[in-house]
Amino acid sequence: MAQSVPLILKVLASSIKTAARAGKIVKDVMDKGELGIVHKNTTLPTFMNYFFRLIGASKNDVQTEADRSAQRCIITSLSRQFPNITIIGEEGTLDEAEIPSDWIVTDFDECVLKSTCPPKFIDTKPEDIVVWVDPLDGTSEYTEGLLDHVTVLIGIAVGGKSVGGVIHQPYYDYHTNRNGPGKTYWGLVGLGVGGFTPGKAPSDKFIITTSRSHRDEMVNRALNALNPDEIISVGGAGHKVVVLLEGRAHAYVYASRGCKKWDTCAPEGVLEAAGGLLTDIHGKHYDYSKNASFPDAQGIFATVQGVNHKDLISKLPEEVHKAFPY
Ligand SMILES: Nc1ncnc2c1ncn2[C@@H]1O[C@H](COP(=O)(O)O)[C@@H](O)[C@H]1OP(=O)(O)O
Ligand SMILES: [Mg+2]
Repeated sequence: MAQSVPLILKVLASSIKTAARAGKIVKDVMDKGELGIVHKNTTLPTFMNYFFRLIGASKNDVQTEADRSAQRCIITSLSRQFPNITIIGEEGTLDEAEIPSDWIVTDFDECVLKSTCPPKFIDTKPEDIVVWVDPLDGTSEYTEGLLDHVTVLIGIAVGGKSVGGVIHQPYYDYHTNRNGPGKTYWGLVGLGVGGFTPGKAPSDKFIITTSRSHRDEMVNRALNALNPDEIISVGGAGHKVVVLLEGRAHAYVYASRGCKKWDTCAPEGVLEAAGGLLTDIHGKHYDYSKNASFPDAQGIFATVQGVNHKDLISKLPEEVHKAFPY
């Protein structure tokens, strides 16, 4: 690879290949049938579970062997290629000492490497970059067999702002092609998107996508106020942004606290590279710098290109805004 390729393009090009490898690991674990499910917070004392519920985290936050193995693949691959960038994974610190050699990805997406780097990223340094990894978004859907809701997410933040990333859907189209390669949606703000052709949402009706499994009173109040013609309830933050990218909905609205930075960094970057917006429910971008807190504590509000994000947010009732203070 030419030495002159800007770092941001190398990180994106490597992330595209790595996400696909991680997606294959996710499928291999399922095919083997030994999911190794653990409940992440059940070992905590009762008061800690109460605290987690208050901040919106579920006491039944599950992790499988697929989450662990996919994260080991991604973090080891990216940290060997880019030892000086910061990488934060949902599953915390895992043993990377003895991972199979074929989990270590060393190749790059050639199309991205050959692209013209957006001028503002030409001099991006390793210390400016934070990569947020969700090795398996939609874990509960994965355990329930709703496989197309599952995505592998690698988000790239520069200077605390999500600017791009990769959403890989390992089970894309699996009903017709179970052993297919899946689908990879990537993007970089200023460069554009790749791996898919953005769809255009219908002009004759207004469609919102939202959570399938984490619906509460505030989520419902927000949805009622926006009065959509149709609601698409699916699992996973990555999957919901895929629904937007494919033109199947106009907005993703989630007035709740459960998502974390690794759930939204890649979806935000890819959606914004496609001309959309992903913010909190007040319209503010999240901070993805290395010391940022993990929870998306002010919910999620995302819109596709052509929808007036600010106008739509202004339709949320005051009580919904007040429920998510900074
Ligand atoms: N209350 C919650 N507890 C744990 N994870 C949550 C919660 N709400 C959302 N998430 C995470 O955000 C993603 C999107 O949520 P939803 O499907 O409800 O819209 C989920 O797939 C899950 O990510 P993960 O599967 O990686 O743990
Ligand atoms: Mg997730």
